[in-house]
Amino acid sequence: MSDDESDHFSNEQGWRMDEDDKIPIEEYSHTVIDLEDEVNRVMTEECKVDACLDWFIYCLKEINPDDNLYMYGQINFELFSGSRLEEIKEELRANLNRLVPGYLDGASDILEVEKLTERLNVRWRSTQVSNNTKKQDDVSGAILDTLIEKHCRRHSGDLKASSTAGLPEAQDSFLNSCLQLKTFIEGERTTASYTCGGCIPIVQATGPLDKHPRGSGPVNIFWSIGNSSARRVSLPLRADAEDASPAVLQHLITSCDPASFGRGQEDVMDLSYRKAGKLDPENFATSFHPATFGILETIEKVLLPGIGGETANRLRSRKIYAELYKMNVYSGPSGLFRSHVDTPRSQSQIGSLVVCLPARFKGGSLLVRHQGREVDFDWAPGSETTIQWAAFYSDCEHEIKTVTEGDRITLTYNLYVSDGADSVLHSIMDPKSLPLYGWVKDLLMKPGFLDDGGVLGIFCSHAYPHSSSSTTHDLPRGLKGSDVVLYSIFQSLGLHVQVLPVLENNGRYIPKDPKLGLKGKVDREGEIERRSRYTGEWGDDEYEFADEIQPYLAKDEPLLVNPSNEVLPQASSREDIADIDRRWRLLRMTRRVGSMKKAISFARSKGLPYKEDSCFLEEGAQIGSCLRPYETTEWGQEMPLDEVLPHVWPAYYLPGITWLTEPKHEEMAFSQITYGNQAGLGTRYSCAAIFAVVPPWDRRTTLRENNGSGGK
Ligand SMILES: O=C(O)CCC(=O)C(=O)O
Ligand SMILES: [Fe+2]
Repeated sequence: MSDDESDHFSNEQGWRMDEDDKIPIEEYSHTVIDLEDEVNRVMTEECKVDACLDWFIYCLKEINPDDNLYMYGQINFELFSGSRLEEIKEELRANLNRLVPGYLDGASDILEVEKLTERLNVRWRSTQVSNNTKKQDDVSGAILDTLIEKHCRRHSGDLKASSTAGLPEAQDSFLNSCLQLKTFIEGERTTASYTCGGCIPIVQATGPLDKHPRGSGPVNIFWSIGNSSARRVSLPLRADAEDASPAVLQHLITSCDPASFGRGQEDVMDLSYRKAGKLDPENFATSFHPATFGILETIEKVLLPGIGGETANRLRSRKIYAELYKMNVYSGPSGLFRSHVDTPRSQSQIGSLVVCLPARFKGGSLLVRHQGREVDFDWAPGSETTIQWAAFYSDCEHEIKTVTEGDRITLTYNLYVSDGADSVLHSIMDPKSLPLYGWVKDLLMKPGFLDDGGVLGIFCSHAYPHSSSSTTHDLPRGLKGSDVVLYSIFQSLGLHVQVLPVLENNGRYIPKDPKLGLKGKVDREGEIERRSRYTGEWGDDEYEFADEIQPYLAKDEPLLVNPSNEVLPQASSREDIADIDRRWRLLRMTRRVGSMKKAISFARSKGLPYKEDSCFLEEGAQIGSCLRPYETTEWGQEMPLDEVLPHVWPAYYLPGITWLTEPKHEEMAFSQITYGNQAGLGTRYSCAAIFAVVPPWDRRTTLRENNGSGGK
């Protein structure tokens, strides 16, 4: 389908009228609106029948798993016998009577109902439960159920559930929110995040690290000034330990020198600007090291992609390392450090890391600012029981509010980039420290944004080898920069999040959305698009309006609805097929009717009435059921792609996703070798995307209650 066709439907030329069918429009007995209702009714009925049959077939295969049951396009019922067959026939009858009353017309033996046995033979092939799909790898039920619900509401015309969704103001405000979110995400991409932070609880029982990956024992500091012998303090303070007494801590504090700060080229002392004590690293040592807790790896994931370009980072696999710079003590009632920007110590310094040791204090928030945004690290509440940390880029302005009580003891580190090996994300970062967090939370907490629930789709902004054999292992663990930021924000807000591949079709990944400025394609500058087309692309043009629909409109003849088969992977469990009510809705959502688009375009060009918000105008995207390695296949060379897909690259056709960004980094998903008239290799590409399920507004209470904490 060319760009133009997909936007403005074919005009009069697309309306091919045979001599026989030349009936003046005035004599039509049906409108395109009637037609749409009828197509809806027929499709729904067919999906219900098919879902009943799928379960029946599944049960048949359980009775006799032999492959020879199906021969010459027919099921040989003589090979089934016994009471179980009768049982499942009864179940089929009951299901059909419940879902499609009147369909069986009171037949005594349902297998004598011709229209039913015809469908049965058609469905036989599509009803298999794949045994190699692990359930947890599949597109999550949360994504599917949210979209199914949305789709059902649309085609049944039931927008009442969402009282405001149909109003123009509500649509505007939704669009505005999407635009803002998109702008934020794009901003996140260009600047990445400028700061991040987290905490490590103090655990008393120390042991091998793998037992306490997220906890630290008490932190020891050894110090010595001049020729005096070294002393030691252990934090947090504890009544039972001599080296953890308030007196020893006081000794450490009095050993500190007043801290100066850089103003221009000078080092100045101004207590109204900075009131703090400091120790230089030659005078102290500590048992704490940020690398032990994965802090540096987290900083690498979040801050490094914004430094020096992603390609440079990937090629040189750079790492961040930290150099201990000072120990600072800000004491109540007046310790503070007003707004300043740190002086970089060298070209390769990219930022600073501040680690707050476990000692009780009040006040003393660290505020970090960048391009008009601010993050508040309020460490006072956890000051006695946790080690808390924050890292930020060198160009961030920051300040420490007045410490009103106690002692705020921090270790500061200079952060440098260097070459290094690959690393793994430790989930010790606190998404709440990320600048985008508050905004997304506000968006979800107020009504007006996807009140009926929805699925957000955001293409990954970094390139991952998402179709390599280690793929499933690497994602989402290996997400970087704005991708890890978004993923962890959604996750910590309690949304279901999943990374899945999206398949292109002739270069198009998702529907165009001019309002959000989405073309739905990867920007391939200067590259000539030469993607091999092969038989059976998304079949919107397959059925001719004149042959199929015009007789209905003009002569009131029975309607022949010819939907393309659903794009759906084989069911991954028995329960999926057994749940008939969910399955028919799933079939309904994943089938398309190309001819309806033609009919609507015809109505539009002739000025006839049609439904402007018709669900048949809504396009979907093909979402792979899981991340999977690239493969070359010779399967079904002449078959339409949609039929080949379940076997080589199982995917769902999903309408209704709220896409926010453009596809960015393509990888080959699979190639199909074709012989036929022209031998060749057709390759389809995919892009990885992050999906977040937003529950309906009335079910967002849990999200409000846990207030975004919890993480997993
Ligand atoms: O101790 C802190 O929280 C940060 C100190 C600081 O900004 C600095 O040393 O430059
Ligand atoms: Fe600073």
